[in-house]
Amino acid sequence: MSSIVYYGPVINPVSLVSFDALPRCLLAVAPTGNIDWIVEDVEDSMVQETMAAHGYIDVDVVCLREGEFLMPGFCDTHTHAPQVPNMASGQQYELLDWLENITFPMESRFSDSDFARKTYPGVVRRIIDSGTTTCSYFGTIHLEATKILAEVVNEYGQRAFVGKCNMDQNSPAHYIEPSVEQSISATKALVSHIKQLPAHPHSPEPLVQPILTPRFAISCTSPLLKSLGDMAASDPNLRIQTHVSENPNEIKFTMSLFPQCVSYTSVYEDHRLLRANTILAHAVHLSEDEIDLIAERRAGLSHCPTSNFNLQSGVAPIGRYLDRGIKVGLGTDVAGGYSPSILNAVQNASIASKVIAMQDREAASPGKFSHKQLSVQSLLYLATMGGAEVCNLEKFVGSFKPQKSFDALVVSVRNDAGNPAIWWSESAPRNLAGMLEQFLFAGDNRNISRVYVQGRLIGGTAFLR
Ligand SMILES: O=c1[nH]c(=O)c2nc[nH]c2[nH]1
Ligand SMILES: [Zn+2]
Repeated sequence: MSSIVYYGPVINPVSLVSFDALPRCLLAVAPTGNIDWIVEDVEDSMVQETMAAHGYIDVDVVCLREGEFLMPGFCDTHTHAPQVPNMASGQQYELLDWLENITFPMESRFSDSDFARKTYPGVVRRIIDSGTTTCSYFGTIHLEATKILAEVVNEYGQRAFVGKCNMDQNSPAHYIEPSVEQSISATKALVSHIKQLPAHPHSPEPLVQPILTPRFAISCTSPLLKSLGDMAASDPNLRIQTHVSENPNEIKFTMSLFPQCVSYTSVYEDHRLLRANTILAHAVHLSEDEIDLIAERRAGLSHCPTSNFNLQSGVAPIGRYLDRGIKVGLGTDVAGGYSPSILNAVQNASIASKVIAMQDREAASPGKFSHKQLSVQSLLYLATMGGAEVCNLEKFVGSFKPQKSFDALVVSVRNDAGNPAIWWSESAPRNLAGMLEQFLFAGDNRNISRVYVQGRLIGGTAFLR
């Protein structure tokens, strides 16, 4: 790859309360795929001179068109690749019945590696084209199928964590692991397999990494969780993902299975699975003590509002968590959620926060996130940098900064993108912040023309396939 320079409007998240909107930005990407330098306000006539001042002579410039802007790629901190074929079915159920009637039957089909080989390429393609540059994937219990998932993700060039579910109890006979030993040895085999996949030569961490994936406390015996805790202790960089406190009946059942633990969250704590690189999905009904524990351990939360509405799980009080300084990202949680796009998660995160705000209009206070709607600034942050923090990748991705990886989207809100929900008027164009708001609230894949990971074009409407 050679160096390349992008010229045009750039959106860059800064914090939960601000982003930079830079209408005439020059952003240079080195052959490594890392951002080399950024100059924020460059007139047309100064482009060549500015490049020359950085030693960039005869380097290609990609000029964005009217109605286009560059922004960091999305981070989906929680999704289930094998559930993509189930999207939009079974929404009449709550969690435990939905797992039994809809989800486990589909996941069990991945015992057939040919089915995995046929299904996963289309799954990963859709998620990339939705603008997700970093994704944390749950696979199934099957070693071979999950190896295939990791291989597809690596071949397509997405940044990702891929985990094989651990499940040795409370699962149907056709979809359960026979023993702790078998579950652990398959998990170790997957970790080794992923670690020896062909590596991107310049990515600061391998593009695809393994992640421990005890499905949830209900589906894991204490000895299995203990063995996973041992694995985690022997590799501090190994990420962990699971579900927590999603649904009232799930919580009740969990506490009956682990009476020695004081809370759902403490089941993971007591098995040494709660730490700074643990991703906890949902966290809808946490007690104060659980919030304290998660804050203390610096674990991250994946907010999955579409799934939480769809399965009637509840409304997660994200503002409270943000006020406690807990890391929060967004998750699509397909197929509890019915869309593979983080844009859909953004929209439902906004609605979820408005539901909470409407419940007690007097409770909001200045400088706090609790009891308020999430702003566009906060939503953008959760979808990008917040997710990067949850994945412990914030030094490398989530925003634009020299030396960070160029994981980015070219967004188009032009009429020729073909999205009927976005009205673009050339005679009265919106400012850049307005374009971002249009994209976040009404955008879809048609508005994502290019998807880059580590500088490489891997998807979007302009990607030739
Ligand atoms: O939303 C969810 N999706 C799942 O697949 C799952 N498994 C356990 N708990 C879960 N929650
Ligand atoms: Zn899930």
